[in-house]
Amino acid sequence: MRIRELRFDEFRSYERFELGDVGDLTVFVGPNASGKTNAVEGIQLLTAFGSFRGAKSKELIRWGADQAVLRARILSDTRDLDVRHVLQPGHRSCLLNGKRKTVQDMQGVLPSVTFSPDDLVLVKGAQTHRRAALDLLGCQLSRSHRILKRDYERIVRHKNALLRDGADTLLLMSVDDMMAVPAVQLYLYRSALFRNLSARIARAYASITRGEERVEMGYVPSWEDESVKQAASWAPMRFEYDKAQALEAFAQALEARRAEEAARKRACVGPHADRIEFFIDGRNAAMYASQGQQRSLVLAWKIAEVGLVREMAGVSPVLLLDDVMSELDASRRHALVSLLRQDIQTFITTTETAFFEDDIMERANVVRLG
Ligand SMILES: Nc1ncnc2c1ncn2[C@@H]1O[C@H](COP(=O)(O)OP(=O)(O)OP(=O)(O)O)[C@@H](O)[C@H]1O
Repeated sequence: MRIRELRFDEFRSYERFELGDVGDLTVFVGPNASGKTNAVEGIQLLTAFGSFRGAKSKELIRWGADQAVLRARILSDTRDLDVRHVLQPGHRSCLLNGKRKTVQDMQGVLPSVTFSPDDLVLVKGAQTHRRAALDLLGCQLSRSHRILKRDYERIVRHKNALLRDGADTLLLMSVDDMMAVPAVQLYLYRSALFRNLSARIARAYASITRGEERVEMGYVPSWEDESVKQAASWAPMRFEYDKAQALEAFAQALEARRAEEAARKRACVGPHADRIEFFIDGRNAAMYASQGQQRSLVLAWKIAEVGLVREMAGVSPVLLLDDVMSELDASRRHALVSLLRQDIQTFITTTETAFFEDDIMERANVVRLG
């Protein structure tokens, strides 16, 4: 599947942006603030149906306009799809060949993997970024993941509102009962996805560092005791729960932390509080990784995502690279460029084309912005 046409109306800095005859490799070139990142974000909103900047609809609409409309024509040997994403303040809607669809329906149509300099937060930033990145991947790969995430988040919001209002324990316990199954299922989906992804990340990392460094990872459920979670941030640990064991551990942790949740006025147990830890040569990357190691790890994560989408969805994801070439040294750039040589539709932004090897530029459509 390939994007063949793009059109944005009243999106970010674009009153209108149109691109036809889109090929396998498009390079957006322009000075700072010329709309390069906006273009990549628009394509991500038409594929992953999320924004890597975490932007709300209101921020995506051009200043002074009422709504933004993003469109893509996506072609494969057998399908001709007209995808539309309409953004209004506080609301978004989607159309596929003129028929109204939910975001959950659209997320798996044509997955994408985005890599931007901000992705360094995946290693050193708050846990929320790692969970969000894993969920965005999971949502593009599985409708169940999308629905579980949506349902689970609704219940957590409801529970947090009750905790803020000081609701009584019986009411909170009934919400906990509703929460248990989606919480455990989301955990099981996430941890299985992470197991798959982490094997690929380890291989990609070893290849980027030519086998000189080793990366290990752990997915730590929120229901573990504080002492176990501490230990899991100092050394890689593996947790294996089946559904029944996970339900029991979840219920026990809720019981044990009920007073803490009431005092903090928010839900503390559940997949929204699970942790993902990375270790380079046995040391926690969030605490000890150098800038270069962080970049290698994020690059390995992205390479792993591409491979996993190919394996699980059976399609090549669209690859969106926002201004990353200038951040990478020669060996990491080489690892990335080897992806570009594969059969994968790619959009890249850059302020200058000097970072790209000649054979890459020869087959690129260069779009000058600004
Ligand atoms: N909702 C909006 N309406 C109008 N303009 C916007 C909106 N959101 C962002 N912009 C503007 O879009 C411009 C281009 O931003 P963008 O991030 O795409 O630049 P860029 O080409 O990637 O720049 P850089 O090379 O510095 O990263 C910015 O000047 C920003 O102020």
